[in-house]
Amino acid sequence: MSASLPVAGPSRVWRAAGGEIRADRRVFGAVLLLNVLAAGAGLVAPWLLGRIVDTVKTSSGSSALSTVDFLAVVILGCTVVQIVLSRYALYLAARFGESASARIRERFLGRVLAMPASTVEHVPGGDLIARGTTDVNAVSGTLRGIVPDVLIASVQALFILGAVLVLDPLLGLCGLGCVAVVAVVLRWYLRRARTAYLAESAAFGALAEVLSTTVGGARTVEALGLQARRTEALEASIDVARRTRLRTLWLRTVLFPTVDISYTLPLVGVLLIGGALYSHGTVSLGTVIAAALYFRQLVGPVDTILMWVEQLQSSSASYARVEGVACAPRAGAFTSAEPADDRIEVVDVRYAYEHGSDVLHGVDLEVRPGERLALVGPSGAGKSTLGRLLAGIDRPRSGAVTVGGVPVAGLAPERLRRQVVLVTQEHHVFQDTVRGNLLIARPDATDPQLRDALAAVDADWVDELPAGLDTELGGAAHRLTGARAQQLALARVVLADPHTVILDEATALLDPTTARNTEHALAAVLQGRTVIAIAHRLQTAHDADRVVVMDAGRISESGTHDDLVRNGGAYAALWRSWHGD
Ligand SMILES: Nc1ncnc2c1ncn2[C@@H]1O[C@H](COP(=O)(O)OP(=O)(O)OP(=O)(O)O)[C@@H](O)[C@H]1O
Repeated sequence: MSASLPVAGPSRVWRAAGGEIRADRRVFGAVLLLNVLAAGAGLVAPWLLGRIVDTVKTSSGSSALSTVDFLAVVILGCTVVQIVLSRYALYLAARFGESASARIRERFLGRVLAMPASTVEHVPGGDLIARGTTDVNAVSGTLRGIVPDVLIASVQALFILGAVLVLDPLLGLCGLGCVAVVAVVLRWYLRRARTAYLAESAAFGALAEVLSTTVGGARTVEALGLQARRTEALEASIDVARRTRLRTLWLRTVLFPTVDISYTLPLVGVLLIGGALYSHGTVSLGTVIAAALYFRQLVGPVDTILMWVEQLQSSSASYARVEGVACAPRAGAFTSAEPADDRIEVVDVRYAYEHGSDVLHGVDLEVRPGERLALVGPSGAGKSTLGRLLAGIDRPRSGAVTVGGVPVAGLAPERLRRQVVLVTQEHHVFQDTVRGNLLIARPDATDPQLRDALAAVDADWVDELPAGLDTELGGAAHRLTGARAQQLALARVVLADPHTVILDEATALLDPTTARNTEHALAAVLQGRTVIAIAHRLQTAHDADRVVVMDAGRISESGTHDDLVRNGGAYAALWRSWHGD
């Protein structure tokens, strides 16, 4: 069952954004100050242009000419100052944005890594990937751009309105009228936008999920002839995504044209009212011209603010999804206690997968150091679940799984892998060198130790690779066959050197030749360790020191192979049917 990741509420998103500003408050403060100064310098030109008009209109001769020259030089000087201040403001704002993006990315990764494996496995991969890529990019882009653009624009808009009000209060009211219209439309828009953008992000996350599962399972889809069904699912997802996108587009089609109209209104107002006032001699022509120029200037900042408000809606929905990861359950705290010995104990363990009922119902088991134990039972009996609990990947809902008296799941990863390691047939090759792939298991291992580990699992082929241990693996680089990937995984087990290895389907689905080669390597790895094997072939159970039979989340039988066959219970029946008796 797949559970969806939470989405953070608006207050959490605001707190997170505030945290970003606090984290870099000096740079942010400098950006603010530079913007205020730049906006102040930008106000001088229209005002002085008005003065030039008045000077030309009221006086003549050489004194008027020299005044005009002087004012023109001041306008030029203020424009240069504005350009220089804006440039530095832009540079600092970009620096602020980049640092904030880096922090958001790191925090996102840290939070995902802090989630319990069981949670990560249960959330839709497409959603997690969309949050870690598209959503983080949207937030980063906004933080990078919003600080310079919105700050500059807001300060400019405020200063321009202030300047017109000072110039002439009546003309200033025309500007306030424009702001009032924009504010009403914005309010209407904002009330609807968050839900619409959240729905759009979720729909595109779901689309990514359907796409990735279809591509990931392409062979299964082909083999089972599921193309039509997958196409249907894809079309349904595309349809939902299209509808949610149309909704946000519609909101924008209302917002922007209304705003466009509201730009022309104050200009018309200034020309009409200003004209009337001028003809009554209440204001000078220069004042009307300066006010008209200011209102022309207002279009730019208001446009920028609106563009960002619109962008802010979609990126705050993205931010809510990125921050939502913080609301997901976290792995519990790690213990500093040291296991007293290598004994593994399972006491009255119950376990339920997320949103499900118990699949283990009070399991008790003790594994002696050095013992070879086989877990058998029908499909769905709970063997793999118990294996994951024994390996410390999941925590029991109640009861305890301990090694040397310490809860296995409470051990930090670097300590856990020296105790217990789970080997499955899912062998991930990381996009890294052979050395990098091996050092994951033991970061301080030397090259000779890495070579010994490879030799222990018969991975001599590493020496034949173009750059030996430095050969890049994974992705588009050198591709390993399944058997080699498995050897690499086993070499990691040798390096981690745990006292207990849990095998779950380690070789069950490999082809016979590969399985034979791998089993040879596996035998070398298991030498001298406690082994708990989830046995799919009864031969493994036959060779084990003890067989534990599971059925419907409980241990139904336990003993040596011979004892269990003699007892004539479930295991004996399995054994007989396996032999065709
Ligand atoms: N990831 C999961 N989410 C929810 N339920 C699960 C999950 N994995 C297993 N289960 C359920 O838990 C129960 C035990 O499954 P488990 O895989 O542990 O059994 P198993 O004995 O290992 O079976 P198999 O031999 O088929 O692997 C089953 O009912 C299964 O449907």
